[in-house]
Amino acid sequence: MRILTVGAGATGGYYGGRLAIAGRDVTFLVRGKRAEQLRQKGIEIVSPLGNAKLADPKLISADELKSTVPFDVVIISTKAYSLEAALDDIAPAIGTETILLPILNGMRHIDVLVDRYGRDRIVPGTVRIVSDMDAEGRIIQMTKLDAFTYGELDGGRSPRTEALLPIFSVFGFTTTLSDNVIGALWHKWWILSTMGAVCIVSGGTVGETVAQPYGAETAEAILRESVSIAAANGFPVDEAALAPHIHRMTEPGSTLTSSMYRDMTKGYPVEADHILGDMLARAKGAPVPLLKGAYVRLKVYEANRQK
Ligand SMILES: NC(=O)C1=CN([C@@H]2O[C@H](COP(=O)(O)OP(=O)(O)OC[C@H]3O[C@@H](n4cnc5c(N)ncnc54)[C@H](OP(=O)(O)O)[C@@H]3O)[C@@H](O)[C@H]2O)C=CC1
Ligand SMILES: CC(C)(CO)C(=O)C(=O)O
Repeated sequence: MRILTVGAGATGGYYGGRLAIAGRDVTFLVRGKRAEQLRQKGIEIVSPLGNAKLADPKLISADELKSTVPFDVVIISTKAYSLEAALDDIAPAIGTETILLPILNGMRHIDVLVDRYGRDRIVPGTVRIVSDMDAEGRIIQMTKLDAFTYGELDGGRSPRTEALLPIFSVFGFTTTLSDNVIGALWHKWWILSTMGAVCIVSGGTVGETVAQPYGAETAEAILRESVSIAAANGFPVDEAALAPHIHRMTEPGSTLTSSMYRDMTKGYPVEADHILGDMLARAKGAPVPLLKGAYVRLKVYEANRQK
């Protein structure tokens, strides 16, 4: 089975890299500086689960894709703001049977993909990992979280998703074939929106936030706002299931941050509209002032970046 991973960054490099290291037939669509880094150093993963290296990953450029045969699976791991351009680049790699498996956070990309390719082609995925790239292009996995979940857009199982399970079962991540992948995307989304908003509103880690007066109650209030939007969209979370998340978001000393917050502190672009803007657009009247505040903060940051 030929797999194309679009992007070899913090997530694509991790999951695609683990698959390739396990001997799966993975090609990485890369460009510019990233292509050069990978040619010179290969894919390097620094991980609490065990470091790993692939000296000679299969790389392809958008131009070279034009003369290749379609791939069986295309894992899309760009940031949301790069998606449209990436979809133009990968058009030649998509045949009538190609499965498109995006692992972006949020939900709007699913609509974009469905509009472009139709519902049947999309097998959504979601990953729970905290990873980043360092200055040398090494992929740094910062915690032991490693989940990779995928499934049919309309739920249930299918021969094609079953066939992917052994392919995706490799050392370095925990794979789940979900009967309710949209539920899994929502679950990940409210966790991420919470984490993003907490760090963005406070300007610090979870531990730094809760060390201040009102910090813990603000973090919990943000969590409850995110969950209220998930509930308004048909994905409620009961109090028992919420308890460990409240604990995590209010844990003294926690160094937890979201990738959106880390990107903002580095001056990089952020997925403001994709993660928080789209979440707010689906609020259906739920009162969510703290999430709105975090979104405004991100939009001001974006506007200032343009100056
Ligand atoms: N990092 C994390 O911990 C997690 C991230 N996510 C989500 O996963 C998604 C990806 O994030 P992440 O992996 O962190 O992002 P990164 O920025 O680390 O990686 C994205 C990669 O996509 C590449 N890319 C973009 N457009 C193209 C293109 N047209 N052709 C080839 N490569 C391209 C970029 O390459 P270039 O250098 O050329 O721009 C970059 O290397 C986001 O939606 C994020 O929210 C989900 C869970 C955890
Ligand atoms: C940071 C984030 C959102 C990364 O997946 C996480 O910690 C989780 O999914 O629980």
